[in-house]
Amino acid sequence: MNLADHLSAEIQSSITIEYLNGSGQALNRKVMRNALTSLGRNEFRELVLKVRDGKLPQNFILKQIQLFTRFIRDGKSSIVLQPDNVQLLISNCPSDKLKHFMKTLMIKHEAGKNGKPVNDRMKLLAGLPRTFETISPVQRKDVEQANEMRAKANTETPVKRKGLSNREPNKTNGCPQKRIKNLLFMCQISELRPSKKPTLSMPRQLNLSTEQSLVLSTVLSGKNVFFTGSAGTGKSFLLKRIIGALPPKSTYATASTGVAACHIGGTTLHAFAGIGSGKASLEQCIELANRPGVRQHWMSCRHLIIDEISMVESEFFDKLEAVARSVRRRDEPFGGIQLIV
Ligand SMILES: Nc1ncnc2c1ncn2[C@@H]1O[C@H](COP(=O)(O)OP(=O)(O)OP(=O)(O)O)[C@@H](O)[C@H]1O
Repeated sequence: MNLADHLSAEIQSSITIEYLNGSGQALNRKVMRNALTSLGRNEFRELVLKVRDGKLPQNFILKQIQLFTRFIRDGKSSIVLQPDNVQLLISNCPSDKLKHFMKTLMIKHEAGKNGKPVNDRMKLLAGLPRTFETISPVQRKDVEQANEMRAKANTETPVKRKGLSNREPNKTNGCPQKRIKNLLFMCQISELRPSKKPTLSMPRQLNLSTEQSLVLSTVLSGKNVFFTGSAGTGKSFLLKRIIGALPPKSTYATASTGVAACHIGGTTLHAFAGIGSGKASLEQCIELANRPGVRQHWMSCRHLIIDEISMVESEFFDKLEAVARSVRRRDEPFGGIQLIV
């Protein structure tokens, strides 16, 4: 994969498609472990999500949508398609890609709200052949349009104060001051105020230097990578972009020390490896690495990041390599795990 495709309107992830009933319970569920989801437009210029996993693609027209992005940093988000009662649960997506994708979706959807809706009758009468065109990158005018639509909605659709309408005022204990306060409180909850959606900005670009881009594209090509540089040359910055570009379930970000591990939001190399100090014999280390819980790390790991590799003892590193090959039953270096150090 080259870097131009890295932040695009397409994501590779696991997807669960849930078909909901009127009360939001899932009636039917379809799980795709490795799905490709693209954002595009159909022959009527409607916004469409195309989901495919090697079989027949499924298209979802985005009319009224709700986006849930609380766990976007963990590579998870969900999209609820309201009139159709369908929910798409996205997981195991590289977090930077997912952030870019969801932001593009949000801006394009919001910006397209002033377009005329096409009903089924108009579609039938038009008799156009089915098409799907991948969405163009977000432009400044899309963001402006989206913000205009948001501002309009903010002033036009007042909603009741969130969560306050059902609350009972506190008991007053007969204190006149408290009674006045409660009266004010009740007046406030009966007021209407406009819902406030935050202003949108352009999706974040990679903004890497030439050397940083080269390292990231080499990582994405699947090769083992060692990168270094003097203080302040952007190693930590690049490492965060690398972590954000890899699928979370199969990527382990580790460092030789706890402090360095915290810095990149990962664990220590020792905690990942589960072989203690590594001073035991190879057989014992392999036995330790085969314990439930530890073995699962080794089996699911496809990309191992080790920050501050210079602090890792060579003996321990060699042990890890041998353990990886044995536990994963693969004779390639590190049992086929891609190393980024
Ligand atoms: N591509 C970039 N775009 C914007 N800012 C960058 C970029 N690369 C690095 N920086 C900034 O440069 C500064 C130094 O970067 P960073 O801390 O990653 O360097 P480092 O090589 O890890 O340094 P050290 O070895 O001292 O830990 C940081 O403020 C970082 O945000």
